[in-house]
Amino acid sequence: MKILSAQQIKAADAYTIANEPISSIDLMERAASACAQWISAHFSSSETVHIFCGKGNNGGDGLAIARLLWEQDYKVQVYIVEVSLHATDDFTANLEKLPIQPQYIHASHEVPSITTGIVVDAILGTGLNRPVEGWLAGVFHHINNLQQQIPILSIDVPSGMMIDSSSEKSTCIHARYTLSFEVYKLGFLLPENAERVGEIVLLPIGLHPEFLQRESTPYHIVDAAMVRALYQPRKSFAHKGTYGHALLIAGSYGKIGAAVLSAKACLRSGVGLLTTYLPSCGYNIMQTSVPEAMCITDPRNELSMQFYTLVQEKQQYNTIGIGPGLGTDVSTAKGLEKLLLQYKQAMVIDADALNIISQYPRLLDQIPANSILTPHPKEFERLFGATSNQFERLSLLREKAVQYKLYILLKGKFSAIACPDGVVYFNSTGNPGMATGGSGDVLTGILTGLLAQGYQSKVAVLLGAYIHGAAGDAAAEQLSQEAMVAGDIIDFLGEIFKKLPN
Ligand SMILES: NC(=O)C1=CN([C@@H]2O[C@H](COP(=O)(O)OP(=O)(O)OC[C@H]3O[C@@H](n4cnc5c(N)ncnc54)[C@H](O)[C@@H]3O)[C@@H](O)[C@H]2O)[C@@H](O)CC1
Ligand SMILES: Nc1ncnc2c1ncn2[C@@H]1O[C@H](COP(=O)(O)OP(=O)(O)O)[C@@H](O)[C@H]1O
Ligand SMILES: [K+]
Repeated sequence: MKILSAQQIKAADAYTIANEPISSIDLMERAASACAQWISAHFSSSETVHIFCGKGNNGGDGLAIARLLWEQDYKVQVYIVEVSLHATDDFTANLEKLPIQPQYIHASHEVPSITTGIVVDAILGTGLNRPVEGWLAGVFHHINNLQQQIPILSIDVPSGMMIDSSSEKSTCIHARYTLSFEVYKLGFLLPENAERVGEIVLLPIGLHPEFLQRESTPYHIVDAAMVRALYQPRKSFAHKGTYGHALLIAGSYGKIGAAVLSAKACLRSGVGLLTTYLPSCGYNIMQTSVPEAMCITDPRNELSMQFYTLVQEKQQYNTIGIGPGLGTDVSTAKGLEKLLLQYKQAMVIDADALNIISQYPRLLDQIPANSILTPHPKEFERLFGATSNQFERLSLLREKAVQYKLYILLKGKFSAIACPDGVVYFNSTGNPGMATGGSGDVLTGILTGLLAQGYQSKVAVLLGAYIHGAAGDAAAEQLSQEAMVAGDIIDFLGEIFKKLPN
């Protein structure tokens, strides 16, 4: 699914109006009725609905929602917040059709104290062009300070939030739900807006499919339809050689669990053969807990230069996954450097392997093209430096993926996957139950397994991120977010693979 900028959404609007064709006021009516329907499906008509409207088209939506709910016997109060002198035509047309008398608000103290019902925020939408400050900021504070039991529903965008750039400094409505039209907005996907957006509900409003299809954007959402198209079912005459041989280099004394989790996830992702390369202390643990994996050990407790010779001698590996629980010992760093000089196929690099690369940045140039890096935000910062906000971090992510010809998956909710062509995909699966030690090791295993069995890097990273999150969602559904652990993600992979064939 494409993510459009404010400018593109405006163009989509205009294209729909011209080519469906539909009048602008009827398109607004369609958007408002989608919102009114959602509200009536979720809140009883005994609730009073307090609707705050600006004077742009977001406010116009609010007025139309007010009328539609009033017609369904909701008690409705409308407050027109005088954000500007100018009102749009569609706002004015809907004001004329409003069956009740609105109250006008010119100052923060004029906001009524609301003790029951629900609040609808239709003050500012995608037309926000500067930070909200002054008395309007006071109005927003007042609304945000309403008692917790009063849900705030923002229409299209929480008022005060920019969708294409950072608005950390703008005062913003904190919504419990954002009822947004047709497409995700970039700002919804970045952690800086998490407290503002609340739960996102996307409502289709019939924007012209031709426009959506032909418009290009660097930002996309990875959804179920996309991964179903990427998934390749196994061939009936396949043998274990068909699905590749992966080498997983992981673990150090006290962190063999990371290697075990990665190995299990790699095997449960369909790899043909897996060899793990571990420090000697990991041998018994791996052979006992993952008998399907072959095991080569380094004589030391840290992985050393030996993994250089290993790879040099045994080029049969289709890919290498390196990093989980690895440690950053100097001998390991030397080994990694030699590995990068020798091994030229796309690989998966995670955790301490990334930390080593941050310590020796010259190694960045040695990473094979199309490799997949999976930093969490701290590892990303160590690798590429700090940025002043998350939109800038996203630009840096794209820049580095292009510069080094890598797939870089920046982990978190809506993990951002930047590709060597500068396109960014945001993963839509996963939940806070996955914020638990080892979840990232599982991801590395999945990606290594997919890459080894022949998926191209781009497909492996999109498919892998999606099924990792989806298996986490299935685990949380069954066990709760609190009680699930990283190993449970592996246990639910099968359930997700079963749903992939078209
Ligand atoms: N295709 C779509 O997505 C559709 C969008 N519609 C609605 O139209 C909205 C966009 O409407 P508009 O472009 O009129 O924009 P807004 O409704 O966001 O209002 C913009 C107005 O607010 C003023 N303003 C901007 N920043 C301000 C600030 N910080 N303080 C005070 N005033 C400020 C501007 O000068 C302008 O007058 C969308 O968010 C959506 O709700 C729907 O009506 C129909 C279809
Ligand atoms: N709140 C969340 N929503 C969605 N996914 C999450 C959330 N928290 C963590 N995850 C996912 O879990 C994984 C955690 O990885 P990481 O931080 O490397 O953990 P570890 O180092 O413990 O293995 C990432 O893939 C991340 O996207
Ligand atoms: K709004």
